[in-house]
Amino acid sequence: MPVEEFVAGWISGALGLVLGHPFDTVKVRLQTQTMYHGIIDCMVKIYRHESLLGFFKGMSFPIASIAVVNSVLFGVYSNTLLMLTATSHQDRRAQPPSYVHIFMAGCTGGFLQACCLAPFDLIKVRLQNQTEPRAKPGSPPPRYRGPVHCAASIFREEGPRGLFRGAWALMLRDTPTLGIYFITYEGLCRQCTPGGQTPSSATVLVAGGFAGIASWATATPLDVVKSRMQMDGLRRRAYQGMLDCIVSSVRQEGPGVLFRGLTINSARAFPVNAVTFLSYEYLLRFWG
Ligand SMILES: CN(C)C(=N)NCCC[C@H](N)C(=O)O
Repeated sequence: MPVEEFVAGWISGALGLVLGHPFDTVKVRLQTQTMYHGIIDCMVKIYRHESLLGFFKGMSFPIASIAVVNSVLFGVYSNTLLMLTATSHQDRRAQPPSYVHIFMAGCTGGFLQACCLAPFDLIKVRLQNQTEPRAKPGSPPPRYRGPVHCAASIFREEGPRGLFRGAWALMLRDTPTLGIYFITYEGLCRQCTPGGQTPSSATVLVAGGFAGIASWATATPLDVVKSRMQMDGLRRRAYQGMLDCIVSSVRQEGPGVLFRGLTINSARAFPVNAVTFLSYEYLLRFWG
């Protein structure tokens, strides 16, 4: 099993993550809190109350876990394609796999990455939602003092299953949308590259960026449900399950609630995934 894809997936994911985390914080707040009136209002309030550091809340765990999560995504995707088509990453330009195979490999990678991502994503979302400024002497401390304290508190207060709150919504979000992610990337690379040749850097950037937008646009409704399920249980249980979360959110806030965060998510997805795919391709060419 080629391991380069796993390592390339890890490094490229970490680069994308640092670039996109501030946008991700704004998206999570818009999806789960009602105190913000749009993207700009949310950014201004975070900056005023929590300083620039507020945008980077909850980033340490994703940085630590991206090694597992993104290397599972890209490694499983590439190795599933290898099993389905018997072509390695280097041979795939000359013998392009079918879109059905790309979709199946993307869904497999998406499903397995979601299994690894679930507890890390939960902790990220809980920390991103803490609106307290940095602890000052005399001010009440935030509920969670950091990622490890957050994990330990969830384990103690909500039980081991609490660490997997929202995991079903996450798996349903990531399985088909990662199929869409890789199909969009491969499709655009093929459209813009003469047969058999390697795509240029500009093509990889644009195809990666649009792959991010296409996958996140389709993922947004389940992303909203996932974030709300993850915040549920913090004080009291508001939802009985995923369906109940969808029905009560739509009843209380209208159908538009399922698209909350779409604009900021798409704006975040382009640069993050352009950088992710460019560094992934370069690393594989460098090692190949
Ligand atoms: C729609 N979904 C779940 C994805 N496209 N996932 C792939 C993640 C890529 C990158 N780390 C990001 O956060 O955009």
